[in-house]
Amino acid sequence: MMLTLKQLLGARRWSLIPVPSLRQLDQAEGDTSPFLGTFCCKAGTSSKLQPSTLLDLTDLTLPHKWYPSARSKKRLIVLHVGPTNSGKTFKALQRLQLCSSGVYCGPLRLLAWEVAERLNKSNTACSLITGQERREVDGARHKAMTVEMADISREYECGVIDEIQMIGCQERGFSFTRALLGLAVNELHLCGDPAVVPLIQDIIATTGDSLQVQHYSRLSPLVPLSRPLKAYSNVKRGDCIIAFSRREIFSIKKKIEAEGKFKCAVVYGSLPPEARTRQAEQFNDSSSGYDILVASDAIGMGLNLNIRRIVFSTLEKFDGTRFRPLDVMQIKQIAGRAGRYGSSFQKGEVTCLDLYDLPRLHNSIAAPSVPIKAAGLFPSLDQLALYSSVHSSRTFATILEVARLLDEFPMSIKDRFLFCICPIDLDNQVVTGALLKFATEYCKYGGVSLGTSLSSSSTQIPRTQGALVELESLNKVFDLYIWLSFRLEDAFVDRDSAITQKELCGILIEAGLKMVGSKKTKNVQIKRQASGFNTREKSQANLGGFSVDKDIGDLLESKKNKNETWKESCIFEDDVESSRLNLSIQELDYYERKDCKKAQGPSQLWTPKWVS
Ligand SMILES: Nc1ncnc2c1ncn2[C@@H]1O[C@H](COP(=O)(O)OP(=O)(O)OP(=O)(O)O)[C@@H](O)[C@H]1O
Repeated sequence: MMLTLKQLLGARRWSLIPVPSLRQLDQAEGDTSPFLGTFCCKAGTSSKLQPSTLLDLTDLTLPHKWYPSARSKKRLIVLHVGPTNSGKTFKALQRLQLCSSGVYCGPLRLLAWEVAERLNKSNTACSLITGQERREVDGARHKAMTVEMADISREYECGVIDEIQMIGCQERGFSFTRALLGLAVNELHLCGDPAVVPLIQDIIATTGDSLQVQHYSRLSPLVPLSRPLKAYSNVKRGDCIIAFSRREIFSIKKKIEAEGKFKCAVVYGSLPPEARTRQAEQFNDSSSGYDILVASDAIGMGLNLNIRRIVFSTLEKFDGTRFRPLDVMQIKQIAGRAGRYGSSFQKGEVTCLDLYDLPRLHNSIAAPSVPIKAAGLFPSLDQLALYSSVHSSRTFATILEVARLLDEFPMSIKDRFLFCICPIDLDNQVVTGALLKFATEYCKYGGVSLGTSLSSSSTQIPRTQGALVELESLNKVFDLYIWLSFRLEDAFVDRDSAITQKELCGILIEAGLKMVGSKKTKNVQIKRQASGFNTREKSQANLGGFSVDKDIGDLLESKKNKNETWKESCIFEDDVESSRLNLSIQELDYYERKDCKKAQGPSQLWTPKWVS
């Protein structure tokens, strides 16, 4: 979930999800979520929270207030910025080591592992905590972890967040934001690209912490070569070939090893962490016989590998939907792995496999960083639980169930979250089917028109309970469509039509409520009973297969003037019996204005194919 600067710091409205009516929380009592329970215990308060505190903790537009422990401190934030291989992390880690307790948060398991190794070797006991493993070291007051595991539950003297520019990452940025806002430390060191400076300055202005910015320059040169590699037979010891799929990585490894000169280590994201670590170690160990590394961008951040030359096999990466060019930051990050200060190679080189890619590589290396404008943001599980607790119709279990249903759909986090909190009755197969249909079309075509999602068929006043249930389901489907259309306006474009259909559906349901269980009806008509609506003439209009008598009475006009509830009586007539239906005057006006003029009018409801 991306929060723009304006949203975070200015308007403070999180427009991407419906912020709950948080004022409802005034009535909330007790430990409504584990998060709040923990907070109450820590704060030494009773189990009942002050409404104002509760509001702050759950206000999705005030993310810095989600972390009361961190906010109780006035932290010193030191932002170390510079190009790759400029010693930013080195400096921050030096400080971490000197402090009595500390936490390192990095974007990769390998980085956390590297830091834990380094601290333990220099007699600073350090535990390693990642999503996949916990290596507790006896008596350790330091921890190295992946940023997703950042420990915001305890106080530390010092914290380090590495590669802080990833705060702008669509998928993982929210974990960096959480660590930045939530680490309860006296001093916090952030290491990253200069592109992040304005954003961090703005965010820290909201927390009340103090900020120092320290700039760095590269410690050893990085030279973009004027010649491409051309063929894998030209690789040399210390080369690292970059590719972006597992299949491609192994294909390159095979080609290189087929020459019989070198053995290749491989590192890629989906490789189990232990295997990744061993491969990196083998490549770094000059006596291992693994002289070439074939790797994905999993090596792109922070890792200190013994690389002489980076060779991009391509400058495009498949993002799950299509091939996208690597951005400047990605190219710089990956290229920056060559010639690390203190490694076997005092100068780094970078090139491409093909001549075609070379100009873009050179331009990217020379390009200045583009400022990062937005930080990732996502509510915690506890906040989601609390959110659902104030929306009785939307339990947390339901959100998880919808998430499970949508698991296979290739959606962004933002879209997935929206679909998860949409109003849906999971017990209703028609509505669930509609949700899946909408999600399918949304993912496939980027747009969902009512026409293509739903088939057209004439609909009559339901005369059986089964027909009524079907219509109620249809009503919910339109509800769902309308809800989504307000949030994904560019994709759900048939909102007006859905509103019309939903209203007609409502009329039919109301009519059906009168009919179901009574005598059978045929050729039903809606007729306005009252007379004297003097602004309109008596006329017939086609309304969903009914005819509407528009003879409106003075009585209604006077009611309207008195601002009373605009209800009028309408008569459903058929050749067997009449029955009454309350219909708002606005509803009738609406159909007169919008639909009865249309050639076809709303004489048909779209009915989902799966209803019939
Ligand atoms: N003052 C120093 N003395 C000895 N070695 C250093 C010093 N500064 C940095 N190094 C070494 O240089 C290499 C690069 O440093 P570091 O990882 O801190 O750079 P960085 O700017 O954080 O790079 P990146 O942005 O790519 O992560 C590391 O191997 C580090 O140990």
